[in-house]
Amino acid sequence: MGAEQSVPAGVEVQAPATAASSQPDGGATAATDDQKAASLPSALVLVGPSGVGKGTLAKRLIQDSDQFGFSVSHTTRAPRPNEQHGVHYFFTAKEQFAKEIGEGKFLEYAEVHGNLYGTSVAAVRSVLESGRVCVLDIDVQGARAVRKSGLKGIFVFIAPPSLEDLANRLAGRGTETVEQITRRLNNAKAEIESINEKGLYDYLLINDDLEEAVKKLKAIADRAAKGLDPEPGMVPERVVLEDAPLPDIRALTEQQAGNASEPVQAPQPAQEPAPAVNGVAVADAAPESASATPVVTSARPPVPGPPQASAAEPQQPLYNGTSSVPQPGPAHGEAGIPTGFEKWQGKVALVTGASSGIGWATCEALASAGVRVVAVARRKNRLEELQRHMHSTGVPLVNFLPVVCDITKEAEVATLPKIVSKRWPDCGVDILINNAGMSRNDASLFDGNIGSWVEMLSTNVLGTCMMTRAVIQDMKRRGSYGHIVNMIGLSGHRIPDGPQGGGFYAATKAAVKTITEGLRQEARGARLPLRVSGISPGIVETEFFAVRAFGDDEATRKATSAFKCLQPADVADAVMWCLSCPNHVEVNDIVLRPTEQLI
Ligand SMILES: Nc1ncnc2c1ncn2[C@@H]1O[C@H](COP(=O)(O)OP(=O)(O)OP(=O)(O)O)[C@@H](O)[C@H]1O
Ligand SMILES: Nc1nc2c(ncn2[C@@H]2O[C@H](COP(=O)(O)O)[C@@H](O)[C@H]2O)c(=O)[nH]1
Repeated sequence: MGAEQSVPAGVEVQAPATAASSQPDGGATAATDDQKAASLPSALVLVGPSGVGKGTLAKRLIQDSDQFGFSVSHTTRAPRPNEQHGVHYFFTAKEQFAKEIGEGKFLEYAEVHGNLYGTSVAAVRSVLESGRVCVLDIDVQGARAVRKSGLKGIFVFIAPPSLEDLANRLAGRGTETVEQITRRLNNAKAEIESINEKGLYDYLLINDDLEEAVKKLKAIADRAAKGLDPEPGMVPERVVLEDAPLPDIRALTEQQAGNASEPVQAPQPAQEPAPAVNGVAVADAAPESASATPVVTSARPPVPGPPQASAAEPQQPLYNGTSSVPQPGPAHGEAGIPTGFEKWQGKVALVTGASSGIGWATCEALASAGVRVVAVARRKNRLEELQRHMHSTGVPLVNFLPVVCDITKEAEVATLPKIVSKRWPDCGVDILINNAGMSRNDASLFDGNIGSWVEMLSTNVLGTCMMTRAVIQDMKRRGSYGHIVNMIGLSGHRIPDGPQGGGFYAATKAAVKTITEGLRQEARGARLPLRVSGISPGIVETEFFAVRAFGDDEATRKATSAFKCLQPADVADAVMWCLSCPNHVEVNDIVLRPTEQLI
């Protein structure tokens, strides 16, 4: 840590015309505090241990006002799956980074937790020149260097309420391995000690309740936007660090995985919905500990601000990946994460029929691409298996919610949005993949089993409609409309086994096709930005044929052995593509067959 730093001179920029400076009298009258200070835009430097919430706070600041711009740093760290070059960081090879240090490109740089990070002069200048406050998210060493550089700015140290909270946040974020989290947490104590360095920080902000912290930071940032100096005395004389032992990260991480191992059971019709939903041990992404030891104690509250009604933290996109997370590979197609998919990072997708085949593959593809996945199916053991599989491929289980639910039961379906918002407060289903569907081979229109007709109709048609209804009602409530993808199937377009009694099944799929188009038209009629897509695969190698033959696995082999059939991952890729299209493109139906399939 702590390379000797050469600080290049000059992030001096011309102040853009402001209301004060462009007045005809040019400030000749007694200048107000605001007018004096407005000569230069200012920087807002956020400092604090890894995982304390600097990025979360910076994001809130920038998304809520165009007065602020982010200084995109350079780093030699590998990008996480959701991170984009030039947006989150400029990901730079070590050699290149060293070269750029030599060229004096950096205002500051430091080795942090084993990687190099640096703020380029150009990054800061480009924000300041646009007349915005430049928000820096840097470590303590960087803060010292920026202080030295003379850049005008307000320096805010963000502290966690406790080391235990910090550990929970790092573990809950799911972006680092146990070793990396331990390393970051080990460094946190010394970083927090830096609050006592005289003149380094202007404010100490404890990020306990997020909404309250956002409010306080906005008040500080407002000063920076006005070019005002920080208020004096906002850092306590002395901060005492409790000598608490570091939390056991491995246990914490395992606890998170363990907590999540019990799939949620959607309440059965006979049960009271609320207790059943609440009664299930669902892992919270970042459990808060009421009894946690405070990290810092000080005589007076360092940052004043009105008491806020505390709102639940809007969850961040949690899946940022770790070095151990495999990139999307053959398990869900060779295509990787399609371009355009970034908009769904951290959003919630609900997949029905998730216990096998296309549903399973779609869950995998979505989770690997950074989406929070709600896997809905009837078979609990299969959901548990899917969860273990997710865990083994590096998907943070905080991003995975298995729910045992029969989509043909209205009462169970109706509780799904509540289960989702309990797990991820302030979130709801953004993507619905209506995948569940089934067929039976005793459904002849001459003399078929009426029970099989009912089963197909209930699952394929009514299940799809009830799921859609529940999700749209929830989208309406949240005022946020996403994307619904219906698995129509090729049978929605033609009758494959008419002479063998396949007509009824095809009729249910034709209904799904019509419903998909009806839904699209209703969305257009209501002027909602909801997008609706259909996917119509031909023969896919799944349990479909075994289910159709009432559990005869041999039926699947027979139906899929004549040629290379579609794989579930091929269909998942089609789903991912639909979702990736820009908002002005609505894919209405993708028909895909195995190349050798004739009809
Ligand atoms: N007040 C809060 N209460 C609970 N969780 C929080 C709070 N603020 C942020 N978090 C969560 O803590 C995790 C870490 O936050 P974030 O990534 O913003 O930290 P950071 O300080 O930017 O970390 P790093 O320095 O490693 O980039 C995230 O999952 C975020 O949602
Ligand atoms: N000195 C600097 N520190 C930086 C810079 N950009 C980020 N950081 C700090 O690094 C850690 C780890 O970040 P992560 O993205 O790997 O989690 C974090 O605490 C940042 O504050 C920089 O340009 N200079």
